[in-house]
Amino acid sequence: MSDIDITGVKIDGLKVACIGAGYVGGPTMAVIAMKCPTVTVTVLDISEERIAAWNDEDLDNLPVYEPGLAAVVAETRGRNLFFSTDVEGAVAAADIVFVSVNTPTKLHGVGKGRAADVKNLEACARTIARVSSSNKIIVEKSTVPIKTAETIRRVLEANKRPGCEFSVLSNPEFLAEGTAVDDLFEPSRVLIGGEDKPAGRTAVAQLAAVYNNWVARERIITTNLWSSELSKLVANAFLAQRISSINSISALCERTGADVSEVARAVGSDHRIGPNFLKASLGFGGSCFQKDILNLVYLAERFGLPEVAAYWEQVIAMNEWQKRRFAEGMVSSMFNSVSGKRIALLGFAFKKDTADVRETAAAYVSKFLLEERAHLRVYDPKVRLPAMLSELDYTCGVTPENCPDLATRFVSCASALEACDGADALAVMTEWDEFASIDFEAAFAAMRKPAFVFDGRNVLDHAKLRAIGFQVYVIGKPTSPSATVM
Ligand SMILES: NC(=O)c1ccc[n+]([C@@H]2O[C@H](COP(=O)([O-])OP(=O)(O)OC[C@H]3O[C@@H](n4cnc5c(N)ncnc54)[C@H](O)[C@@H]3O)[C@@H](O)[C@H]2O)c1
Ligand SMILES: O=c1ccn([C@@H]2O[C@H](COP(=O)(O)OP(=O)(O)O[C@H]3O[C@H](CO)[C@@H](O)[C@H](O)[C@H]3O)[C@@H](O)[C@H]2O)c(=O)[nH]1
Repeated sequence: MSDIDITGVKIDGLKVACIGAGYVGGPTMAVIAMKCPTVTVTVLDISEERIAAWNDEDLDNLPVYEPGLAAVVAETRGRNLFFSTDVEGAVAAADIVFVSVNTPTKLHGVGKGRAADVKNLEACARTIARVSSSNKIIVEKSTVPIKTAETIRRVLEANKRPGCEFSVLSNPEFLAEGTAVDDLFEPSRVLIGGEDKPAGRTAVAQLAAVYNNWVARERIITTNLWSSELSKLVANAFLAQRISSINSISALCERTGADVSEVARAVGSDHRIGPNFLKASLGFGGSCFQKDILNLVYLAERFGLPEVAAYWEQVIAMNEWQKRRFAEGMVSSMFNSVSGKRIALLGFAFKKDTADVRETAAAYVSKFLLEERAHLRVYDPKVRLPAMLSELDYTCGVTPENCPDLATRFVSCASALEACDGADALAVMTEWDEFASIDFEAAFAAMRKPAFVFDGRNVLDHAKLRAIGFQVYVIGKPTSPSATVM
């Protein structure tokens, strides 16, 4: 499928619909609308609240926080970008329908805890078949198990109106949160998978022509459907594997006096290895890595490859261990008890420049410390208390019912200094840039002594903190001589 010719393929006047107005659907479609002003793009969702937020006049209220996104929406919304709950109407009118719905890990039944649930995609396929009276290209944008395009194709075929033809494409999204707009403006590659038949090749060419409005042709990779679906899972597995690899080495560094940043630099300078995704941390989070690797593990098992499954499962096991190791290290450093102690958690988002808290390591650490009876005071520049509590409940099972005094032991603060007031320790959960410029002298003065710093992101000036008087512990770095080994 590498020889798709897109010369002369027109996109003017195309109508694009996208089902799913989330972290992917919203930004992706906004950028398509910006880069292709002659294409009309309608983003759809069943959630009225989400659509209302996308339509909010105040761009600070968009449902997704991404640097640069508000400007893109400001330029396009109402021109050729629309947000609506009229799924049926917009799909019926569209030439191309993207499906960008959530595909969470199954919580019940066959494949529970591992397989991705594609019920939302199936529901979309049924809707598309029911309301369509013209031919359409259906684009699988969600991350899915390999062979999902076949499921969609069969549901469409079984339910379509006579004379209506559909081509199903796979076009996985590789944007990372916090850099979504830049990633969409300049993607490393766009991947399009299709059927190697005339209609499939025509559909691939049509979608490639849309992207080619701003992405160079050589960056648009065309493959068969299954390579495309699988490549998305594999890309995430490889990225997460690098983090688990460096995190495993961070533990060895702490025991030996090596410094994980120096090791990462030395190793990553080899051009065959490369420097990216080698930052040791308290563990990766986000809605994708764990879900997609578990999905890969499940697929390997289902296809009778237990060794392959075990290999990739270890990436998750190492991440779980790293989160636990960090939390346990905090408790053991603070004289084996944090009961009744105040701990300032700086950051709650799973990474900087996003308000997303899905699978954030901060929630795991919070649960651990709450079980140890600590009092947590949390500050995140973008995440509000309800989102923190909802993630604590959804992913970690911490609720007011099973966690005594949750309302008083898990408090959100308006600033880092407020969180540090009277605290025994501060711990960096998220690498927000602003944490480097906290007034640490003031924080130290306001904290109980000895005052501890646990840097789970390796972003603070540790020499300066030690000079102020803090006991400093950093992932993957030797501890100060006066401190116990983490
Ligand atoms: N978040 C990311 O950074 C990212 C990046 C690349 C790929 N992905 C993948 O993209 C997909 C979407 O992820 P997301 O983070 O945007 O999810 P999300 O939860 O933010 O958004 C999904 C939206 O789909 C809507 N939806 C679900 N079923 C629907 C239906 N039947 N009709 C109409 N709307 C429906 C939901 O209401 C929700 O608003 C997932 O498969 C994910 O793995 C995510
Ligand atoms: O060197 C690193 C790099 C990242 N992280 C952590 O890893 C997690 C994931 O980060 P990142 O990959 O930057 O963000 P995501 O938005 O989850 O993006 C990933 O998942 C998306 C959803 O599938 C893909 O589209 C992206 O390509 C892929 O990078 C975060 O907790 C980061 O803090 C580290 O700990 N060390």
